Amino acid sequence: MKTFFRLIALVKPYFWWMALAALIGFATTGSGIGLLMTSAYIIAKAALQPPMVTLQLGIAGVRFFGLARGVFRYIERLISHNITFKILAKLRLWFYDAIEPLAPARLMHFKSGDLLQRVVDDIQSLENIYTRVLGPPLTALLVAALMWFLLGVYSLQAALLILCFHSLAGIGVPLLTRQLSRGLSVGIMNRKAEQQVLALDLFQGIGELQLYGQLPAHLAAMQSAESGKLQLQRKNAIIEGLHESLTGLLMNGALIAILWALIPSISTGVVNGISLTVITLAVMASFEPFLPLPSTLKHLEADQLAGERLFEILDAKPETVAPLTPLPFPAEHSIQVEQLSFTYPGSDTKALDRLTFTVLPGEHIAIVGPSGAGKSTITSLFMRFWNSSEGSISIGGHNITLFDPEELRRQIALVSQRTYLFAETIRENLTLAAPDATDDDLKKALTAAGLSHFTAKLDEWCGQHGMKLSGGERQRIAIARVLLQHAPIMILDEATANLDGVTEREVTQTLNAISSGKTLITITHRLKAMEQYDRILVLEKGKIVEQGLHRELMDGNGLYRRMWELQHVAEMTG
Ligand SMILES: Nc1ncnc2c1ncn2[C@@H]1O[C@H](COP(=O)(O)OP(=O)(O)OP(=O)(O)O)[C@@H](O)[C@H]1O
Repeated sequence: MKTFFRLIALVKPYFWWMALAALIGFATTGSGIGLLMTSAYIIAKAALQPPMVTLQLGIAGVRFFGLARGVFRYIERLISHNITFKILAKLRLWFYDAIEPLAPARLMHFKSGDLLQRVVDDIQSLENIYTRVLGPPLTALLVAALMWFLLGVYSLQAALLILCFHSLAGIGVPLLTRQLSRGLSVGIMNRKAEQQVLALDLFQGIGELQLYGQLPAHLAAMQSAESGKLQLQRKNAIIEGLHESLTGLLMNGALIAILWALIPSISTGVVNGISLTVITLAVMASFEPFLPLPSTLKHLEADQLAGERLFEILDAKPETVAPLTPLPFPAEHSIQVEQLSFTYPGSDTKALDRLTFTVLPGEHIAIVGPSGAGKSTITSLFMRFWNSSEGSISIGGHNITLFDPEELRRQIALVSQRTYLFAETIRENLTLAAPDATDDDLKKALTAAGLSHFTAKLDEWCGQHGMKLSGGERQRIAIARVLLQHAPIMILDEATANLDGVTEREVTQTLNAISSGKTLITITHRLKAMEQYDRILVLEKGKIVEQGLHRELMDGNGLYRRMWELQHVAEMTG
């Protein structure tokens, strides 16, 4: 129930619009009932062959209710769709706002297909919270109250009978169908989530699946998820048919009961034949708003689940929050890392263990070490994707937690091993780093990054994940982004690791050119052109085990020299 009230709180700003839509929904159904009643009145009265003039009121009624029903239905749809789109927009923005600070630390537990389902299907299901969950019961209640009142004028017994039948149709049938379909909506939703995850894995990993002969097994898993979903949907359709039949049965039962209660009143003159005909059709029409009620409970169940899944994201505490009054980023940007330790949640070994080092403005340092030594963890802490458990990183003498994380990320340009390119144009992939950049700026950055042949292709599509570009070109786009960012500090985290020897050399040259005058931290496990660095820190199992210039480290007999010899012997023999 808590989730339901939180969802209601979300749509609270539209309360008056929803009340208006419910009222107009009631007017629509009321007009339908009025139309049937006045039609019945004309037919019954005409059978007695009265003078034409006595039918005029009925004819005017038919015209009025006939027109009113259409007009009210249109206005009601207009308002409820307007509410729905407003809710949808609000939910999407709210979800994106909530998800942004969670990346990447809090999102790594979610599969991307699952996140996709939350943003598409769950939100889509919540957009109907008014039209399918809140609106129908309100309309049904108003119509039922009108009928109780109408019948009460003739007979208390008839009013009580219709109250019983309405209660059965409005409460009994929905509860019964809910009981029968318990878990179905949740099951269908889970199957859909499973399908999304499998589909996304198929699109992204089709190469690997083919390579290892796992494509048939993956397709079979997708097929099984689909047939599982279909089975549940079939069951759902049968239950839906059942509730419609039950409501129809109750409507006919109500009709017989009301006739049974009112026919004796004809002899006493309380009800005449014409009124009885009118009442009969009104009773039938009054069941129309009860038809969607069983689905209301099902939608409520689905919305509760969708709400829980979305609140799970919303309630997750972001790893990094901006301070209330962030410090401006200092002009002097020497870096001081002091006793920095970090352990990933759920891990019992320290990824970083009491690191201490400084980087002066304009200095170029390299952090090297074997795989798993903790090199990339340093990048994550610098970018504040994670927060350190102990120790600190300071820039210009201020702990980086005092800066706005967004500003910090603007001031530290990062080129990592894998550059993500959006399935957009070259221009859009570049302006990500500088939304206000002119075409001239983009062309200059592309030329400096060694992509002068791309300057005429700003509007060219990069393909899914930048598939239309080579690995080297993708890294050069990342370099162009860094150039556009104009950040004083650069971190290159295995920026050339995925490139072939020739491209690696070319990209490294470009990187050297653009990093001149900037503070540079290069993270790598490949010891190439190490003479250029002012200092090299050697990391092993989260600790700095050696540091110095290339030649000093080569003079020693430590890990650095062993790594260097291993790599260069391997290269010579390879
Ligand atoms: N998200 C994570 N959750 C738990 N442990 C992690 C996570 N990311 C990294 N680790 C662990 O932390 C340690 C340091 O990882 P890190 O990625 O910083 O090493 P690295 O030196 O950059 O390695 P490589 O050169 O292979 O990229 C490793 O033992 C790794 O398994």
